[in-house]
Amino acid sequence: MLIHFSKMHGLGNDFMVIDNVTQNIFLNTEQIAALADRNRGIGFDQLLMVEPPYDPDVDFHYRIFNADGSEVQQCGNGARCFGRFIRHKGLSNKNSFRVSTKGGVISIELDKEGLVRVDMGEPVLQPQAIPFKANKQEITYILRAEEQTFLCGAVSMGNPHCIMLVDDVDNAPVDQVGALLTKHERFPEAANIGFLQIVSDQHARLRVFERGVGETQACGSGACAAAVWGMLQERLESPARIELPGGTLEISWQPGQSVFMTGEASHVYDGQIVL
Ligand SMILES: N[C@H](CCC[C@H](N)C(=O)O)C(=O)O
Repeated sequence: MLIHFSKMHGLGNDFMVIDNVTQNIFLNTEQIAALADRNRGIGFDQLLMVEPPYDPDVDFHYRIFNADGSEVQQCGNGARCFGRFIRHKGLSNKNSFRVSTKGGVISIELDKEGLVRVDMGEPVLQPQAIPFKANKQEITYILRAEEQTFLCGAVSMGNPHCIMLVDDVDNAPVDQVGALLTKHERFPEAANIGFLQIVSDQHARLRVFERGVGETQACGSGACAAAVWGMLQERLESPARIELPGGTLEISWQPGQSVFMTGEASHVYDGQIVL
């Protein structure tokens, strides 16, 4: 099977992007994990598949697979690259697209300065819908693991996020605590673990241990979830600059409305591989 693909990244969160509108590629979990391998495969955090729409009022369908092969509901950095890819491949000459994902419909807009703005939909805070085990909805929950106690927020952007405050992201125990909490039994579908340092009322720093990957250089849905949690606690105001190791995203949100994420999307190369 010959696969044409593009290698892209959103602030260093990197992707293999496959046009499954003009191709008809099926990859199983093992094949995706092998392609994700940075020594023996293409190497990526997520595989993104562009598919024809299943619904007349969207332009495309968007499937997302983590490096471990698991299919997930949302990928914010991937959405910006998805929009850039559509134009790069000439799959549409529009500048804005409605795209369905497992986690709901998002809107992607390419702006004149080369940035990409995504309407990520409304954040989900109701525990059962995240999903997160809790007796009632709170802004902050107490999680216990291995004799440690963590104060965390739980927010879904279509995919589940657990966020905690830290004094200094550079010294946050991302690998150790991320690995401990990503599969916490209160997150039945696992979770992305965000470590958030508030710098000012419109600026924060964030590192994310991603479900199915580990720490990435940036996590778009994680930046959205962390910004929402910061705004709910009135520690952040909208719009907020969320600074990740790979770069900065602008996140805007008002309660009851969609979260908007604006940032770069980069094309690295086009390639092909025979499986
Ligand atoms: N690891 C995430 C999917 C990718 C999210 C991230 N790359 C983004 O930019 O939102 C999950 O399992 O929910």
